Amino acid sequence: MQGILLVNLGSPKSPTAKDVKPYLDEFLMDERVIDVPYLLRAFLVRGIILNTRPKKSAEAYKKIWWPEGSPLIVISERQQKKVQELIDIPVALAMRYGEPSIKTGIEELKAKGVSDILMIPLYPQFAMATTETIDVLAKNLIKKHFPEIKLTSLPAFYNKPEYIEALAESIKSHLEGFDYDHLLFSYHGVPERHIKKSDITKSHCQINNKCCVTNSKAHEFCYRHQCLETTRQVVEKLNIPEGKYSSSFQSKLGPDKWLQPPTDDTVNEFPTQGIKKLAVVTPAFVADCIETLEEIGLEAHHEFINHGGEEFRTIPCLNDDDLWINALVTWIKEWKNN
Ligand SMILES: C=CC1=C(C)c2cc3[nH]c(cc4nc(cc5[nH]c(cc1n2)c(C)c5CCC(=O)O)C(CCC(=O)O)=C4C)c(C)c3C=C
Ligand SMILES: [Fe+2]
Ligand SMILES: [Fe+2]
Repeated sequence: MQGILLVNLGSPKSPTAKDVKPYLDEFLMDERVIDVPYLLRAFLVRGIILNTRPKKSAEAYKKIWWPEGSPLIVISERQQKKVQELIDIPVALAMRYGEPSIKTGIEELKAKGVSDILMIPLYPQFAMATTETIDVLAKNLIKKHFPEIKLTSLPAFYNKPEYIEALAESIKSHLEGFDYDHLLFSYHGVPERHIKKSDITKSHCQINNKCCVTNSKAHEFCYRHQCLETTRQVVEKLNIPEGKYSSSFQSKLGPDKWLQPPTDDTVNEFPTQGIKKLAVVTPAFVADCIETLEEIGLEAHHEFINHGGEEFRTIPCLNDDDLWINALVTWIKEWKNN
């Protein structure tokens, strides 16, 4: 029997430093997230970051936590439930870090008689720190514990018409009645080194204005290209003119050079450029989470107003929007019928 495994990132069990610490340890000790040799990674994560970050992150999580739990988990559960209502094969949910784990998700499907799984990493754009780490872990688990199960992973869907349509429609409806000066597409950042490491040609990616818009097979795994392409296709669909939108990258951690420009500086500089009414959309996330609700919805909003901005509107993630759920169902049916 066929079955579906939806996979997102995961959240701490509660918004307390005690629960944030093991979550961050598992997350940041992943060699595809902090991609340095093990001993250096252990020193950076366990010797430095985990001394202060859990308390700071817990405070941020507390501000956005829902009575039912972490927004990321609660929304992912709603997505799983809605997809399940529209599909006649089992649909399970898993998280790359924390619970429910990918192993638990596969076990759940196996217990229902599934031997052929379509795994959907819930990230529109490919990145080593997201899609790839899910693919690698799931493949290893299958090899070790479930050799009888066939696993297929859905590639990044940053340019699939159904995703672009759902995103464009959501932006349109949330901008209704808002006479905005600028629409910012804020994507989660990654160190520039990750982009170079994922370049399968080892010669294409220069991280400049040319490489990401010049045709190349490197784009299949280029996070920067895929982000810029999502923006391009959405603004084309919505007829948003050049100059009225831009893309930026948020959430920098550590001293490395991350993708440019950073969302925080970009937002803070807007008012001096005459941009007083700002809308922000976060297309690297399909479920609202700490990065969208706190970093953009609270922090960036506050800073924009402090720097002279007048109105700030955060566009929610696709969450359990019907068009987005239908997009997932369309891709599942395509796989099912092949
Ligand atoms: C080196 C650090 C990090 C990289 C690289 C990174 C890439 C990356 N992350 C997401 C999606 C999410 N990240 C989230 C939280 C989060 N991310 C990092 C660090 C890196 N992410 C940290 C330390 C945290 C925890 C929060 C904090 O302390 O600031 C989340 C939200 C989780 C939640 O519980 O709400 C998501 C989702 C992407 C898409 C990405 C690369 C493309
Ligand atoms: Fe992250
Ligand atoms: Fe590129």
